[in-house]
Amino acid sequence: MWVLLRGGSPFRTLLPLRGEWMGRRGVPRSLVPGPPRRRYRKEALPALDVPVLPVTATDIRQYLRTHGIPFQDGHSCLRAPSPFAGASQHKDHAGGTTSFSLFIDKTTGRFLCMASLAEGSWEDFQASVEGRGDATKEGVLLSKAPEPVDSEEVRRIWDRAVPLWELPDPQEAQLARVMFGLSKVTDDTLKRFSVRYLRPARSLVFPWFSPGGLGLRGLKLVGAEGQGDGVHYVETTIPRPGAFHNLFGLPLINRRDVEVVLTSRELDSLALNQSMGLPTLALPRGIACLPPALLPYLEQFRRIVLWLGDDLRSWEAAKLFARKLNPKRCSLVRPGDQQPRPLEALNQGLNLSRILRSALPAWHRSIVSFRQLREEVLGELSNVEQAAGVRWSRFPDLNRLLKGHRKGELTVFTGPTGSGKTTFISEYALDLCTQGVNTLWGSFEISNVRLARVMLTQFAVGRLEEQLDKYDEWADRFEDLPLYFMTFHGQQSIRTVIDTMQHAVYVYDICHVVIDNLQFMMGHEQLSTDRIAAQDYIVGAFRKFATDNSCHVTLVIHPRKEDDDKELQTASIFGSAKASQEADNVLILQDRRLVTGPGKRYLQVSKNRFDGDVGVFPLEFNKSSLTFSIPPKSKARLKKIKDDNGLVAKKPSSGKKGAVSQNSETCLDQAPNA
Ligand SMILES: Nc1ncnc2c1ncn2[C@@H]1O[C@H](COP(=O)(O)OP(=O)(O)OP(=O)(O)O)[C@@H](O)[C@H]1O
Repeated sequence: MWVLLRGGSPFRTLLPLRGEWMGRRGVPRSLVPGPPRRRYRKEALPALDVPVLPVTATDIRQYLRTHGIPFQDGHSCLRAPSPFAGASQHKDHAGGTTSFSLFIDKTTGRFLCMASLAEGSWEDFQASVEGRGDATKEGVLLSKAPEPVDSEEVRRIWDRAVPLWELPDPQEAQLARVMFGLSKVTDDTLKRFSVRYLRPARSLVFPWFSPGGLGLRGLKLVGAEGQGDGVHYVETTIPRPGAFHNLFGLPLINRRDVEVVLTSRELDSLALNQSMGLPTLALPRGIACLPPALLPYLEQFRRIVLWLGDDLRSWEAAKLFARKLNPKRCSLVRPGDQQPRPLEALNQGLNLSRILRSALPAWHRSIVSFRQLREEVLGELSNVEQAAGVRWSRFPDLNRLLKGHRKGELTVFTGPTGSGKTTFISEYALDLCTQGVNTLWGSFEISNVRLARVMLTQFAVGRLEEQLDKYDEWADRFEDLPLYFMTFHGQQSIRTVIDTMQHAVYVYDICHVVIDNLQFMMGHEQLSTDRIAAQDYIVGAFRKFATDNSCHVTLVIHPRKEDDDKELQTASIFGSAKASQEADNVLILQDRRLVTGPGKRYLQVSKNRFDGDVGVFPLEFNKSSLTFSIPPKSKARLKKIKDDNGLVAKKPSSGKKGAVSQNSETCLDQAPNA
């Protein structure tokens, strides 16, 4: 897990919350070096800086021109001669020589020297060009990439793994091939990609070689578990996922290759390469993200086909990645019955070359006709569940009303002061994050340490104070979540916040931003008209951000001051009606006691642009786990109400049966899914 730090340094730096711990799930203990098992690593991960002043491609070009540095304009990077490469080092990853070995990311200004592997921020580069301070030295120092602390472990696992065809027991080899769907993948292909098999872990081992073949930087182990009729793959990487930047297949790429197919799994790359003979690369973390650190390695390709998988999430990821890669050179394979992922296509005997030829250009003009949209509409209609977004695992009632959490939407959340808004929204976001929704938190009111503590308690569903011996275990798992925090505290300008969000979307493929709460961006305007205008502007900015970046924004807004004994409604959100108009969803945490009995709160969905279903459901607060999710066995009542004017009556229905809505259309008694 990473935290955006802001301190005296000229950079806001993204750093791990508490060093980096080695998680070893999936790898047998016997393969983990003896105690101490866990080590604290300070510099193992690349330092990713967020410049205080965002840089644009125009700024970078201007700077290079002013300093007489020649450059070539690439797809996502600018290429220039590297001050960090000695003349003898001018070799690219494919072993060819090149004099323009410095790649500068057009969006962030971060650089990577392919010859020496030096990397740094745009400020580092400027300082080095201007010969300021230690910067040149710093760049050179960075180039001497530290030997990874795990190298011993990586080597040890690699040495114990064997090629599949060398397994002494043919039955075992056969079983492994079946489990991984490799029946049609030849030994030659496995050999070419240096894939091995680790018998004790029953896992395939995919190596990560340093560019230029200078040794082993890491490994990915993929284990297969039977799940019903299908197989579920479990991945373990060394180093851990955040630092695992292997583009699998890179050593096989020739520097003259101009086309490549990107896949989300190593196994798919094997299948594609074998049947098409095409250059293919597998992304290190599948559809979860495309780290910008990989972009320089993809610069040489004039055409990139993304064939990531067979579901809507893969399709959405492909569209997002294409933006980063420059959509003009990208084509996307659309998931469909006759277009499964490459390994399945090979196993089903489908024509892979036909599927590749049907890839659609990612580039959209501003005006499209229905002809261009019809396939996309069909995709949504035939995958209704997936089109509804990621479903909560802890809040079945939210699924019932909102259907899911979708990209690009704006959710406004309000509730009385101290009613538990932060606590609820923390669990709501955590739930999605545990399902792979990359999440960025902007907690302006409470410190990140406190927020992380609440979240960790919710994650463990219990008080960790009383079981400190389990702390590391939970913290290790928590740390692997795709969860990031901004370190802003107190008042912040909306520009700075949006810039940081933009950066996080680019670098970490964030798809959910939580802002708690909007009032911290409103400045100190005294007049209420100024305040309302300021809020409208801010809501508009978040709305635009959500749409432009296909990123969900959940915005906490305080309510206006109202009578304590009145229920809140959409109109109770502070400010003008802009917030509720712009929002796709409006959620209200009601803390009126709708039912006799202490501690009852209700969540009201009072706007739902996706399909219009609105309603309320009870939330039971559990003080020890700080959770609101309903324990699986208890019964909940869900009411559908007609519209937002229909306020929930305070009159309790008989006893435990729950609340009744004055305007209620339907009143369902239902048990939530466990
Ligand atoms: N339903 C509940 N019953 C009792 N205590 C609760 C409940 N929900 C939250 N709390 C506790 O109340 C405190 C305040 O909760 P929280 O910070 O989430 O409220 P909030 O609505 O975000 O507050 P604010 O209006 O100041 O932003 C926390 O200590 C939390 O554990």
